[in-house]
This record gives sequence, C-alpha cells and structure tokens, in this order.
Amino acid sequence: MQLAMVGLGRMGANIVRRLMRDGHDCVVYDVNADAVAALVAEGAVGADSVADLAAKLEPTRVVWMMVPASLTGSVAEEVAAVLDKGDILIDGGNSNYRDDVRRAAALRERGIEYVDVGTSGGVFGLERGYCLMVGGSDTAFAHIEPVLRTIAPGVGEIERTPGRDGDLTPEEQGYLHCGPSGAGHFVKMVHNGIEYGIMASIAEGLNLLDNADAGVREAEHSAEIAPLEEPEFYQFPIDTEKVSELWRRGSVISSWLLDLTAAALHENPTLNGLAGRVSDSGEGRWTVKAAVDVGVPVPVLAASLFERFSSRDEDLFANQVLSAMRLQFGGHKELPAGDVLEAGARKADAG
Ligand SMILES: NC(=O)C1=CN([C@@H]2O[C@H](COP(=O)(O)OP(=O)(O)OC[C@H]3O[C@@H](n4cnc5c(N)ncnc54)[C@H](O)[C@@H]3O)[C@@H](O)[C@H]2O)C=CC1
Ligand SMILES: O=C(CO)[C@H](O)[C@H](O)COP(=O)(O)O
Repeated sequence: MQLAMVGLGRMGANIVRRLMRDGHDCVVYDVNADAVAALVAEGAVGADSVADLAAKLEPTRVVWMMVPASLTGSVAEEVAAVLDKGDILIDGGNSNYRDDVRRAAALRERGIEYVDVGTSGGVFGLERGYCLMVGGSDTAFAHIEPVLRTIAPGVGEIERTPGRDGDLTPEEQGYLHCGPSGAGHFVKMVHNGIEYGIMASIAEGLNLLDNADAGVREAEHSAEIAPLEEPEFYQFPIDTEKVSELWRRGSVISSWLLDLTAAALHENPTLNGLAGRVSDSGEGRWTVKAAVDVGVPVPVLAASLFERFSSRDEDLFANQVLSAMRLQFGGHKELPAGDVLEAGARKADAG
C-alpha cells in the first residue's frame, strides 16, 4: 500500500526502508532535503513540502509523522491542512496521549482520521521490527493494518505462549489496536515508564557489583563517612562487563536491555566519556502523573524517574540542606566542593 512519511530521522527513515523492502510505496518529506534525497536514492518518491507530499498521494491518503514530539502539534496542523475528508494522519512519535485525545477530536470534526502509534524498537527497528501500540477508530486501524504488519517484527523466533493456538493474533505479530485515540500512546507511555525502571535496576545492580571491592578501597573513605564494618566481605574485584555478558545466558534477568548493556560495557568497560547525567524525554513523568491521577502506586517507576533528576544534580540543593542541618545540629563538617571533586576523581582512577 502507499504511505507518506514526514520526518526521516533515526526512526522515520528506517520505517520507510522496512516498508519499501516489503513492497510498499513510500512518499517522503523532511525539512532536511538530504534526508529526502537519501531515501529517493533507495526508491522512495520525494516531496519538497507537505503540499507536494499530499499531491503525490492517492486517496485514501495515509500520512505518518515521525518528528520530535515537541514539533508534532505544529507538523500535524501543517499536514492536516493539506488532507481531505477520509484521509488518515498517524503520529508515531513519543507524544503525550492527552495531545492525541484533543487532536483526534479536533481532526474528527474535519473528517480526518487520527491514529496514534506508540512505536518501540529504536535504531535497531529496521532489522528487528518495531513494536506498535495503536490508538484510533476500528476503520482507520483496519485500513492501515497492512503497513502495521510490515513495520512490526512479526512472530519471528519467539515461541508462541502456551495455550495460544490457531491463527496468529496481531499482538503475536508485534502490533495491537489498544483502544480509541490516545490509547496507543498511553500504552507506549507506560512501556517507557517500565523501561526507566528496568534500566535503573540493571544500573543499580551493576553499580553494587562495581563496589564489591569497597573493602580494598576502605582507606580512601573520609573520616566523616561511617567505616565499612567488615571490609573482609567486600574484597571482590567483580568484572561488570563479564557479569553482564554472563547474565545474558539463561539467567532470569536476561533481556534486550541487558544485551545492550553488555554490548556497551564490552565497547567501553569503564564507560569513560559518559558524564552520568541521564536525560528524560517526558514519558516517565507522564507515567507517574497518570498513576497519581488514578491513584495507582508505581514506586519503582517513580524512583527510577527521580533517579534521573538526581543524576542531573537536581537534588543538589536538597543535599546541601542536609549538610547544612548536620553542621547546625552536630557541627559535622562536610568536604568542601573542591575536595569532593578530587575524591570522585580518585575513585574513577581506581576503577
Ligand atoms: N530514537 C528512538 O529510539 C525513538 C524515538 N521515538 C520518537 O520518534 C520520533 C522521531 O524520533 P527520531 O527519529 O529519533 O528523531 P530524529 O531527531 O532523529 O528525527 C526527526 C526528523 O524530523 C525532521 N523534522 C523536524 N521538523 C520537521 C518538520 N517540520 N517537517 C518535516 N520533518 C521535520 C528532522 O529533520 C529529522 O530528520 C520522536 O517523537 C521520538 O520521541 C520513538 C521511539 C524510539
Ligand atoms: O521511546 C524510546 C525507547 O523506547 C526512545 O528512545 C525514548 O527517547 C526513550 O525515553 P527517554 O528519552 O525518556 O529515555
């Protein structure tokens, strides 16, 4: 079938490649003309504006946006302005499901179908396929199902879940109509909330292993830090690169995120060059907010989100307040900032 892609970055370009590989016709547009030219060279039809894109499509037009989430609103407006009644506009980016609910209602009044597709798979999606979480009407879902089936991973080598017999269902092939508009991105939002939690637990566990030799480094502790009571039990120089590789094989916690961790540690065992400041694009925040709204406890997901804030020193003032109180009530003097930096550097050198 024919599909237009707006946004040909890390995600959009490879989705187009996967579609073309399976025989679909793609019309492509990006503000970056080089990105368009690259895909034209691979067989796509290029467009130099959204109006040109719309003119090159047969009805029912289907346009997939894959742009940074912060731009989706304005790009959706721009594209919707050149679509007709009955056409379908898809947002595959990491948008807030609340925007989908509002946008779908506004576009429905103009007769345009809006479909939100939470897309997971990252830069590996071209080969592995993308897991697709879809929100929108039954009619729109049915219309775009051929492209969803191609973009999704398919059943692959994953064994069928015991008790599932008969025809393969969409979810067994890697795509699912989760519900009405917004439902797709709601599911993707929770997926990313879980992603934060799994990532944080792998990272925390490896950090503990990295400190299993704390008894050897005991002498470096400042007098203000409680001494390690039994240094003889913390004499293990654990190789975290090897352990992460080991855990990929047959362990209960084997997972794709662990595979990627093992690959990263193999490339760079000390993770030199990474400052340890972890960004977040919003989905974790929205997950925690939704949980608060409906009164559902998500302590692990919330902690992993807050851990990212801490990584960026957003807890600095709180920690300064703690130090200030210890100084006030007990005369406890903390290391001045310069000495803390030196102590950190000593630990990094030792590692
Ligand atoms: N990179 C990832 O692992 C994943 C990203 N996403 C989501 O997919 C969306 C796209 O992400 P990426 O491909 O990683 O971003 P990217 O930054 O690599 O690509 C975005 C593309 O959009 C183009 N663009 C910007 N403004 C435009 C406009 N007005 N009209 C046409 N094109 C425009 C840019 O030139 C660029 O080529 C985002 O919403 C992101 O959150 C979703 C899942 C995974
Ligand atoms: O959707 C994704 C993976 O599933 C994107 O890579 C997303 O950017 C990850 O979230 P964050 O940037 O908040 O870490």
